[in-house]
Amino acid sequence: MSDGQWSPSTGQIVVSGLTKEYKNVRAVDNLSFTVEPGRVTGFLGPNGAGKTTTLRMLLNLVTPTSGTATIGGRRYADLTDPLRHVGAVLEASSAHKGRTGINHLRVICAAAGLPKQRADEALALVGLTPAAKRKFKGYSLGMKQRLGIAAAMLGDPRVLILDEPANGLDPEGIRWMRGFLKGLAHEGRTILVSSHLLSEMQLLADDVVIIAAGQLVRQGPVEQVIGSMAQGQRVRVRTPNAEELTTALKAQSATVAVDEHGVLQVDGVDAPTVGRTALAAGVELHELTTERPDLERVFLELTAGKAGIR
Ligand SMILES: Nc1ncnc2c1ncn2[C@@H]1O[C@H](COP(=O)(O)OP(=O)(O)OP(=O)(O)O)[C@@H](O)[C@H]1O
Repeated sequence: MSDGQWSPSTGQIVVSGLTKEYKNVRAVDNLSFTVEPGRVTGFLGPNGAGKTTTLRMLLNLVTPTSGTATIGGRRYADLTDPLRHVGAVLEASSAHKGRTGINHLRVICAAAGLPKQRADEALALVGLTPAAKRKFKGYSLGMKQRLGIAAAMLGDPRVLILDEPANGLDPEGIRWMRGFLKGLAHEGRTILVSSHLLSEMQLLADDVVIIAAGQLVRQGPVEQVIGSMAQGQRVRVRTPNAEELTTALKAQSATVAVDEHGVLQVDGVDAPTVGRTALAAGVELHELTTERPDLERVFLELTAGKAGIR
């Protein structure tokens, strides 16, 4: 993993004032954030937020209108032997349909000047050894995703960049991916993953970078981002006397909404206050639970009004 080319900030990704303007849309708008080694960073944003464009600029596949993106202190275009430094999977792997999985990887090794045995090692790394000699056209979507990751790992890169890697994976595949990426981060590698699956991101990511309409909305450790929301805990209440309790809670300055199952969602007061208010009003309770905000709720609040097709 080392050839002396890396700066002390090895493996850190720095995006600074990055902007990409297309004819009709500013896909990425003065975006700045950092991604640290040894951590999994989730890159989140509504559809059309500019995630793919940002990742493509990082990998020199799209030229920025202005700003810079560096990996280990260098632009991707300035890396010699980039496959040894940065692995990327931008969309479900494509390969020659008639080629076997192992041959697909061997062809990449040959083109990149990597030893042939890296193909076997990378295939083993993603658990595809049993399917090594099967043709790509017979691979399931999950196997194709794994093969794409194997290809990205051929150069034993310090930095791994993945665009929606969980797309099309079954629950077992998603669990495997989570363990695999966490393991790579544990080895000190930098893992940047874009995803729509917020509950999965909450399990996988150490840090998140949230963007909307091309701009940074929030960045930081997952727990900190969740904890930073103005609205803290929400209390969930089931009662046969919803109207009475709602009136009593509103008198305490609580905000009360009712979900599709008739459960009250109470913000602004804690569970003991709800319990006391119910007791004082003579209201029967069937459930009283405190819900911690999760990444999905925080994401929706942070990106409200900034989502949508541009
Ligand atoms: N080559 C292009 N030419 C013109 N507009 C583009 C081009 N690529 C992206 N865009 C526009 O830039 C904006 C950001 O797109 P991008 O694909 O980066 O978003 P995204 O966050 O990856 O979205 P999604 O989650 O839907 O994949 C969108 O409005 C998109 O239509």
